[in-house]
Amino acid sequence: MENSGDGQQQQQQDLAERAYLVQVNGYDSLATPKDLNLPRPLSISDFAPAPMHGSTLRVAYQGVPGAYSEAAACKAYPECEPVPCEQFEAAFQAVELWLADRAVLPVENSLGGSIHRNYDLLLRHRLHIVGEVQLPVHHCLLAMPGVSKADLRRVISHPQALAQCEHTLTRLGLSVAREAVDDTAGAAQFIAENNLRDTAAIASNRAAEIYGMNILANGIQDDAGNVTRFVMLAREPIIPRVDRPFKTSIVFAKEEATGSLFKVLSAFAFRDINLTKIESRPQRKKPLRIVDDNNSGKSQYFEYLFYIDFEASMADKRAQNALAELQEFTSFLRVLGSYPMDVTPLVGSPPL
Ligand SMILES: O=C(O)C(=O)Cc1ccccc1
Repeated sequence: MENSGDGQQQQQQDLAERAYLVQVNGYDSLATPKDLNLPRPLSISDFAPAPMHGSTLRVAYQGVPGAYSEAAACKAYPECEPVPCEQFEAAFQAVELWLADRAVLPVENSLGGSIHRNYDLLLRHRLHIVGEVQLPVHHCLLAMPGVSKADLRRVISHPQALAQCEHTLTRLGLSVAREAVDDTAGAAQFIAENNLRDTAAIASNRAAEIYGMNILANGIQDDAGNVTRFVMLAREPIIPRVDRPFKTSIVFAKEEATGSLFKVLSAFAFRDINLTKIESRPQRKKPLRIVDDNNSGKSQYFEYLFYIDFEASMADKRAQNALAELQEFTSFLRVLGSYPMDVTPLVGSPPL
């Protein structure tokens, strides 16, 4: 990103705050969302007692309509009612308070790797991963009708979208300020509501449709195979099965003893269980508040946390034995979920 210096940082913060205010205050003076009858994003302050709702599955996501997380929710549950939320925290709480049935959370990207903040959220809450979705992400550069690339002084989007398009933007001659906001579609909405004619958003072509914007450039991600992996969260785990490919996600802190990580990995290797992800995260300086089964939290210090995804169901004896063995070499171990793998082919998926 090209932002540097206090002035630009302040500008960026102002922008983020304005975008937030526009959302919090509703759409009183702004025609677009009201006309389109879009749902207002939930915020934490909305959480009064949960109303009853019908049988449609309600899926909470962070962002506004047109966000990639909304597309992920609809890929996982085509008949669902997506529920926009201002923050991830609000999406988690929506499920915990029965306002929604599922939350959708982006956890890793083919270019940038794991989204650690979102993994932290998984530990701070007691929701279970019940599914995953891999979504090819096709970014567009959106501006108000009549605005050309030469008019642009600024490009705004979710930090991941900005990072994923950095080289292409430069190649398009757009060496203008980049500014981060909470979600891609929120960036488009902000520009449309304020009729900003010097600012473009990186967002989906669905966001262009919803907010009445023009697509100045299509497919601007640096990596043509740009894929984001989302997980679906629920209050209760699903019953693991062995009649279809399952994945299990765990997080653990290893014992201090020499060789304990090797022993952890061998527990999987000896049982021929394939790992699809292993990642360590230094945690030394920051205590982590972990919520247990009774939803009571306590702060704990760990040197490192390790995240592993492996290709087996918790109904599979091999996985059960591997985890039983792991307990000997770990000071903390949590199964985040055991869920069906997304095996849909990525090639040929329609662009978002
Ligand atoms: O901002 C969005 O639309 C999201 O859903 C988060 C995101 C941002 C960039 C790539 C994938 C997901």
